[in-house]
Amino acid sequence: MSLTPELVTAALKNVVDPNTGRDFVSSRCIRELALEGSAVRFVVELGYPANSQHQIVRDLCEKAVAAIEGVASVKIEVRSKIVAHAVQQGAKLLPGVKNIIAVASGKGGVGKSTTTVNLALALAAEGARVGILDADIYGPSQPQMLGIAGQRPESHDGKRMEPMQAYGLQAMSIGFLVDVETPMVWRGPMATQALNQLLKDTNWQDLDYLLIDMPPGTGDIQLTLSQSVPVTGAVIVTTPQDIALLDARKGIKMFEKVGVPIVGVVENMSIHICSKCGHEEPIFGTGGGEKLCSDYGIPFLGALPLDLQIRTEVDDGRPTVVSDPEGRISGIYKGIARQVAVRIAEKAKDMTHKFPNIVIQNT
Ligand SMILES: Nc1ncnc2c1ncn2[C@@H]1O[C@H](COP(=O)(O)OP(=O)(O)OP(=O)(O)O)[C@@H](O)[C@H]1O
Repeated sequence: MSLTPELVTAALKNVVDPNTGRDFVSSRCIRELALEGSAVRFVVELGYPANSQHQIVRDLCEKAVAAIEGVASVKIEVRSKIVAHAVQQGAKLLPGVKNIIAVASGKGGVGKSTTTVNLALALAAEGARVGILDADIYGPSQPQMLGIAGQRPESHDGKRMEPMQAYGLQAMSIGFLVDVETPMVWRGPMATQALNQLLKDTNWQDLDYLLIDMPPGTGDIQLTLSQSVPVTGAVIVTTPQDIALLDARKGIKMFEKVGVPIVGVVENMSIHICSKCGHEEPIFGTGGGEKLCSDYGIPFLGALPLDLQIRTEVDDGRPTVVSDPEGRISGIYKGIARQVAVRIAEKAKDMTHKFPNIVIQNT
């Protein structure tokens, strides 16, 4: 039997991407398939950033194709292409930003900012271009967490601001513009306007993902933000505590109301492991995040322990994913970030700019 592209495709149809659970053919990842005698060449194009996965994907595909009778060599290029995905109806995409991910929590202090910065760094480590907008206008913490507190953004034209840079991320926060010691006494509409300005007057440069560290709560500001900002999906952070879970439910409902899909739930401070004796203690309870997800039929993305390392590193301005990139905790953040990116990739692509203009002529 002679070697044909159909034979190669049939072999690849049996190879399942461990990150998406789908085979590479039906998920339309195989590109530029070419045969030269007994040599096979093709590209695997993933819809999510995956530097750490390229070798795994290459090995899986190579094994399947090399087993076909008559194949002498296989050359595979694995790459990622992140595209813009649809946002809630009526909202328009932001220039320079493909996908906006809102990171929210109903309750304050559950570790939303810590989770945002570590997820952003994990996505960047996988090769994506990532930004953070600190929308926590009453208590901006990203400048400190990124180790660039006290710096000021520049403007080349006196109108738009250049994003700050830290660990390969682009960042903007009200904390770069005002003295963080001064409490913000802005009322709702002013706060919303300031946030919209921060988002729209920043020269975001070619971002695959912009993570928005949302203000805690589900009041007017949060509702207006989730309506006016073109969000691809929302990640909800909660602790397993009943009160936090109750507020997380309100957050989920708020996003549902405005048509923003929930990407999933991250449970933070889920278990405490004693750094001295290794004893595990579920200080805030167990199983709450998973129960919440099963009640709403949304994905449970993973759980982070209550861990001294997470706190000290983020408070020192060197979050765990950069200070201990190969450690166990970074591994958890990276796994969650990959799931977020995979779920965003599964969403419908943004087609708004692809529709032809319809011109109605009176004859
Ligand atoms: N998993 C964790 N283990 C230990 N400490 C944590 C963990 N997650 C967050 N923290 C610490 O808890 C504190 C609050 O975290 P963070 O500022 O991220 O919460 P938040 O939900 O964004 O708060 P706010 O609602 O005020 O914006 C910080 O000092 C942070 O270092």
